[in-house]
Amino acid sequence: MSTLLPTQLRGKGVYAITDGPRDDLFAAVEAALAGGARLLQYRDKTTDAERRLQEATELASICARYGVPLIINDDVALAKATGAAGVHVGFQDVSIAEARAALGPDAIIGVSCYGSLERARQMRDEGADYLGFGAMYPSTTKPHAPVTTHDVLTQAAQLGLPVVAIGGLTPDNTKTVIDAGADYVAVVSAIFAAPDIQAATRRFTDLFDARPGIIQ
Ligand SMILES: Cc1ncc(COP(=O)(O)OP(=O)(O)O)c(N)n1
Ligand SMILES: Cc1ncsc1CCOP(=O)(O)O
Ligand SMILES: [Mg+2]
Repeated sequence: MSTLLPTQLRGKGVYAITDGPRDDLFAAVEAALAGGARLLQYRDKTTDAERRLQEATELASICARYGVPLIINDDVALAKATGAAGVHVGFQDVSIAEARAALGPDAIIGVSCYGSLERARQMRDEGADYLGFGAMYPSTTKPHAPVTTHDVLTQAAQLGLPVVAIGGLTPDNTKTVIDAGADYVAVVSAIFAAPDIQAATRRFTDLFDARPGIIQ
């Protein structure tokens, strides 16, 4: 992996993505971080700007305590207002150039590439910091997300940026995704809908820790 990557993205592991709104959001996130999540995304598709600002501000503080980058889904202004580490954007969201102009050179800008290596190359050339692929399996969180093949991860691993896999991941189906080339596995429901969030996250992190020869 290139040494030009942001330091925070040089490892491998679990990328936990919130499923709110929920009353116990902060406790839920704290449990995921205690379970070993390496990245945290605040994903809240509601339009309640006041609550979103309050929640993202508190999450930035929780993540800072764990040394985990907070990524905001979709909303560059919210990322800027909260001092988050970065933003995740898809094809319907702002461009990398707009996000970079707002957040600066050190921000993490992650992009969705779905199943497209062509889009991945373009996003890399535009300055993305990681490339997201999926859904890898049908997802109850995003039921209309098309499913892509594991082979895309293997090819994407040659592009020189961290590869993030998302969609329908569970502790039982994620090993093949890691073996195919994913550096990070992004998970919503199998973590945040679990009865024990910390234990559920740990089941994913163990998939990385169990790999011989991998320096975390
Ligand atoms: C890590 C990661 N990968 C993909 C997505 C999906 O982004 P997008 O396609 O913009 O869809 P929404 O999440 O905004 O519904 C993501 N959020 N995170
Ligand atoms: C945001 C997103 N993009 C593709 S699938 C997905 C949802 C992932 O959620 P889950 O881990 O519950 O399948
Ligand atoms: Mg989006």
